[in-house]
Amino acid sequence: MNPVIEKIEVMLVDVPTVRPHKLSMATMHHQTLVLLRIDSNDGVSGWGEATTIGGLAYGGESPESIKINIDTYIAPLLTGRDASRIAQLMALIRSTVQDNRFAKCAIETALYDAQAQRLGVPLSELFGGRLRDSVPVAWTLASGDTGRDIAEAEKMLDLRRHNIFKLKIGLRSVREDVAHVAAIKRALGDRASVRVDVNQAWSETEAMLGMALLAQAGVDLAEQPIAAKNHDGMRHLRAKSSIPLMADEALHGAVDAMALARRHAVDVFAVKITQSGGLSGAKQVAAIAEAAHIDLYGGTMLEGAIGTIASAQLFAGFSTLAWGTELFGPLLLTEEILQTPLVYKDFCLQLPATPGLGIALDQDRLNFLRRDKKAASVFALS
Ligand SMILES: O=C(O)C[C@H]1C=CC(=O)O1
Ligand SMILES: [Mn+2]
Repeated sequence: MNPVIEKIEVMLVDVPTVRPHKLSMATMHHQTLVLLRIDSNDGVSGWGEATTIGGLAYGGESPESIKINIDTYIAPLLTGRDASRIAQLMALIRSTVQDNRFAKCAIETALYDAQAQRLGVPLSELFGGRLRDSVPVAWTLASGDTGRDIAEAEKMLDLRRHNIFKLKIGLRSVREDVAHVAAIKRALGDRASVRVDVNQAWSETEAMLGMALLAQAGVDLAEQPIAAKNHDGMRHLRAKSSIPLMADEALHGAVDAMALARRHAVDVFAVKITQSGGLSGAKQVAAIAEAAHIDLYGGTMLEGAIGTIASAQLFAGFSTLAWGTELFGPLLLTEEILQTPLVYKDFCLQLPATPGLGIALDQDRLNFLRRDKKAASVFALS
């Protein structure tokens, strides 16, 4: 008997961050995890995640819009259908739902998680298998304070948790930002790789100056310095820069990947399963990168454990992962939602060998943290 989808539930879970996380478009004091569970009549449940950053500041889908769009348009399409026919289900969604990449990612991840559990294999095996059982993980320094960032980096090096640091810049002037970055690089020296993410904050001329100064400061790579849609600008910058240029916000799936590759606009792709519309979309992006001799980096939308380990299951099979990953999302959060936390050691995230995503949610904790349950308990008390 084929498994039939009975229920699709989306929950919003607000979790404070361990410190303010300052990006050029938003300062995060908490993260809203968008978690999704699909239950089928064979008793198997699959989990997916559609978490984004800063409400609507980063992308066109907010946590609330993701939930309402899944509840209203996607869940009714899938309920009552065969949960094991994933390609058919995703094609059905694509035929009636435009865009909504994060929502599609959560659905596809949950379907694959459940199917991998049924087959008794890790999720990675449904995407061609693993080349590695752990992935290197960068940490983002984004406190906004140079001294605090250096102390944080030193602590991460001591713990052997991270030796790759991505610095968030773009809020101050180019020269002020580069002075901040250069001080951190001087303090860490060859013990760490230092990179920057400008999150589109620079104009082309600012970026021209910024890239040159960053190269002098010993920075290894610059991520999305200018507007995502400015592919020609990225091509110009790349041609002039002595450090590699990485696309992030510019990359929403295979069509963007192809356009960037055709133009020789960037050196590296930050592949994100959410922005790619799911694991399959992210795999297509990686294939285009490989064919075009573009390096790969495993990106994050600062997801919690579900999106993080789903990404790792896919990235573990990428033929090369030259710039490692930034799958540190759960470490930025003050609450644990797993029965057993993900394992970070020796500068890497370890992949579980158990079926599906290989994680077990702490249901009590999750029920306590859910926004709707919180609202209900506050209401009951008043
Ligand atoms: O890359 C981004 O733009 C988003 C995210 C990833 C790490 C981080 O600190 O922010
Ligand atoms: Mn980025």
